[in-house]
Amino acid sequence: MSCATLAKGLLDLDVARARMIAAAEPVRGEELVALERAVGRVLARDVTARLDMPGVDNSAMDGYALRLAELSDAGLPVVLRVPAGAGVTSLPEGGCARIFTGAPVPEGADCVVPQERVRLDEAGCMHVAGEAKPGANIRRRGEEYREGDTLLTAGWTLDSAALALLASQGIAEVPVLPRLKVALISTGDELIEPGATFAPGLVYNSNRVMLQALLEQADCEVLDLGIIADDPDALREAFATARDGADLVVCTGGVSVGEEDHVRPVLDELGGLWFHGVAMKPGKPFAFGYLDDGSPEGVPLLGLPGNPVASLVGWHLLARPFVQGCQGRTVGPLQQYRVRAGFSRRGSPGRRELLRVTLDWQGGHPVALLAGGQGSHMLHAASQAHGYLMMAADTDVEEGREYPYLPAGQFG
Ligand SMILES: Nc1nc2c(c(=O)[nH]1)N[C@H]1C(S)=C(S)[C@@H](COP(=O)(O)OP(=O)(O)OC[C@H]3O[C@@H](n4cnc5c(N)ncnc54)[C@H](O)[C@@H]3O)O[C@H]1N2
Ligand code: MOO
Repeated sequence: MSCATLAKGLLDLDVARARMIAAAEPVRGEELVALERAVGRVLARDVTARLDMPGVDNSAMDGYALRLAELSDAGLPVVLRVPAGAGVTSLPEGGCARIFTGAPVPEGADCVVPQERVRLDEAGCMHVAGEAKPGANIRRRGEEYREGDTLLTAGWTLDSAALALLASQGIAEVPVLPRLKVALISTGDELIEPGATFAPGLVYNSNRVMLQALLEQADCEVLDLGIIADDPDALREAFATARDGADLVVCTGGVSVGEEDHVRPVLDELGGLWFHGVAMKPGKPFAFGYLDDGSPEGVPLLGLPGNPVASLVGWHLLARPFVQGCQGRTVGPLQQYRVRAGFSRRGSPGRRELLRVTLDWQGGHPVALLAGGQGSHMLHAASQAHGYLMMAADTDVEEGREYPYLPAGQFG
């Protein structure tokens, strides 16, 4: 999208995202964590292999290990038995070895034949049905990687496969970056917590639990400062507490332009605003700055809009990549593919729109359908959506045409 089509004063979404990713400073330090507690953590240093993998030539099948050159119509007597866990042995000349999957292939053997392709005669000699090839069914020492090879690089997110890889090397503890401490602030005089008695005009605080869940899913430690009134002094105090106790501050609400919206002026006063307003719908009044001296040495503050879906979309597209960068993770581009729209709709003037859609696969190809009402206060559609249809500014959705689709799965 060209900047010329943007609504006045708003930053292009790609530019805002790139700025945030560039600004993210990885948290410093490292801690040693047992593998059992390391899922989701970020590797602090490269990990190299301690051992060749596999460590020895071993059998890929339950069967018989032999020297091909010795195979004849007379068969080979079974002179050795090698279960998994046995040490490396040597194959006596003129005989073969009964062997099991994973067991070290005895020195001298150059082929393993699976037991399904073998016949044993009354004398206990082994006969092979069909062809046997040199090296067949032997997993060679170091064929996957060698001692000293880099297995995982710093910044890697430790998932189940990465943890298994480390375990397979005998590694019990892993150096990871410290968890990012994030202070969470909800602003708004109208807010009450779920469980409190409702009265008309009050609003249940849904952003708090949503952002807490998103932060925890992102492996952050959350310092929840609760609801702060729409009052500059209360906000100053909360920002000071957040700045002293956290690596990063996420707040929601009060970030727009009304005189009840204090986040932006207070941020300006206590630090510095880097940008405010992104050409996206929902999520427009997103604010980014630093508490302290306004430099990246200060504590970053992400101001998400109060409207719940604006807050969610702002998290997915802008806040999350910044948090990932601060966690030392590599932030990839948005994953998207083109999907046909199953509806028509007027485009959003001056702002890229992220429509909450479901995918219908009934015809064998995905068709995007609106997940429900698209207001930025409408959580139901957001709760049903499979992803976003990303519409360029000023562009109508035409039923049957294809548009970029961002699957929700990429947002964690
Ligand atoms: N004159 C203008 N008004 C508004 C503009 C604008 O450009 N000019 N932008 C609109 C857009 S777009 C959005 S998005 C909202 C965002 O405003 P704020 O971030 O200042 O949010 P609030 O005014 O505090 O609240 C908006 C809305 O969301 C509800 N809310 C707030 N916090 C929560 C929460 N924690 N949980 C659930 N719901 C929450 C709040 O009650 C309001 O209904 O501004 C538009 N206005
Ligand atoms: O950006 Mo606001 O989210 O349009 O409602």
